[in-house]
Amino acid sequence: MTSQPATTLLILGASGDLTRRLLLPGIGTLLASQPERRLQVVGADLRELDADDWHGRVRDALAEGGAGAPAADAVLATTRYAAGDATDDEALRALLASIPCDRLVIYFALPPHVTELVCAALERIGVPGGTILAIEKPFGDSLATARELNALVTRIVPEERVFRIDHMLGLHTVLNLIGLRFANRLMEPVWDRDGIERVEVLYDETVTLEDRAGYYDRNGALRDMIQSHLLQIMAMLAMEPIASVGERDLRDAVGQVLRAARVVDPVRDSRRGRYAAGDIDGRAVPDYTAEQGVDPARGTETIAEIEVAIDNQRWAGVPFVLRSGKSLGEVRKRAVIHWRAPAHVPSGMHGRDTPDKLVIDFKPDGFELHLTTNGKGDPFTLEQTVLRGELGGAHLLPYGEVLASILDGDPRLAVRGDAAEECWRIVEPVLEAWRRDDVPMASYPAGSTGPEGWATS
Ligand SMILES: O=C1O[C@H](COP(=O)(O)O)[C@@H](O)[C@H](O)[C@H]1O
Repeated sequence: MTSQPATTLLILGASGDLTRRLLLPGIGTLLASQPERRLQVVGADLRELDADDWHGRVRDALAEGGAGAPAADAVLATTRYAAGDATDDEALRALLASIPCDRLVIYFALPPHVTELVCAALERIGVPGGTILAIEKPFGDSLATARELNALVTRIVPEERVFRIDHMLGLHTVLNLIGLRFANRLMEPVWDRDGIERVEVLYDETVTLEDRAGYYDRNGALRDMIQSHLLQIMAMLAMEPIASVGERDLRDAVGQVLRAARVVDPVRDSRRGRYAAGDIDGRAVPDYTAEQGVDPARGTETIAEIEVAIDNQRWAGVPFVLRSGKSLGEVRKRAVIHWRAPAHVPSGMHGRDTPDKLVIDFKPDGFELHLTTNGKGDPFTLEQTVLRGELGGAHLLPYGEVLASILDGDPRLAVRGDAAEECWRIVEPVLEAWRRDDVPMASYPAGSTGPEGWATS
């Protein structure tokens, strides 16, 4: 690491919420565990920020991430903020010229349409050799715009230097799916349609809008969580065995699953809902449409669920249910693998009524294997035993992990262009059905388990 050349991280959209809440603390967590990294952080945005304000933001976020001196001091000594319009060729050229560095990472913490405008300007003016483009989600806002953006960015730099950010790929529990599945004799032989009945990927959050109405109200749960993160997690759960964890093997396997995935009947296989006034842990939450910054006419959903079919030999007939919602009563960020019932339980054994399952908790990390065993007392009754464990320890926050891979130029934790397009292809029929109002908008009180009748694991 010490031999690594200094890198400049140019953050476009630096005055925004994502930079403050996730990106800068991610740098903090990275420097906390790898203080030898040499990093200059330049923030840029339309909004005017004075130097003290920017320094304060960077200082607080580095501390929040756990960076200590001298690593934090080194960043604070060189960081600066530039106000300007990065969609304007001359302003962007001047900004790039003011950053003499060995390696440049341009981080787009911007909405997709602004990212596209900045990329168009970069194509016209050019970027220094070796530049990496790191692009926040959503990557485009439809299949068509994702295709256009892919074509545009790969005219600026080659695909291996385009990092489409998905911080779930930095979650060590998600990465651990590779070890869990492929480094054990136990799992893989039953990891298919013969062993598994149904798979759920759930991302239930208690958080509400967190002052992000400007972003969230335009996107909703399907675009915000399922189109990006949950489909990536699904691909890690469903991919074929890989020969290596090399970039090509890993991302080819992800792409292969996504290409085989579809929502068979978008009306039957999707659900949406929106929270109404309620209470979460004693905190009163208003109806979503009464939240500041929300436009009720948009009809944005705050919970979404889709059932995905993977049309290949391993998974034919096994539903993958992906669901995510906000303002729920309980945090559940997990994958649940429901095993099939055994072909035959010895006659004379009784009492078994719960199917076996494997629960993989992404946050907080852990797993539970629910197994049927002989019960207490009468030795021929059956009951469930739960084996619990952790899936290795994270040493970085997911954003730190993702940033480390960007700074190292290792695209394994980033979404490849074809995968980004496939994810849009999978959800677009659902978005169309919802636009036509073919799927009703359910309601659920904030703090509840979700709309009535929605299955939960
Ligand atoms: O990308 C996003 O992720 C968060 C959930 O991720 P976590 O790391 O906080 O568990 C979600 O709240 C947010 O709406 C979404 O944009």
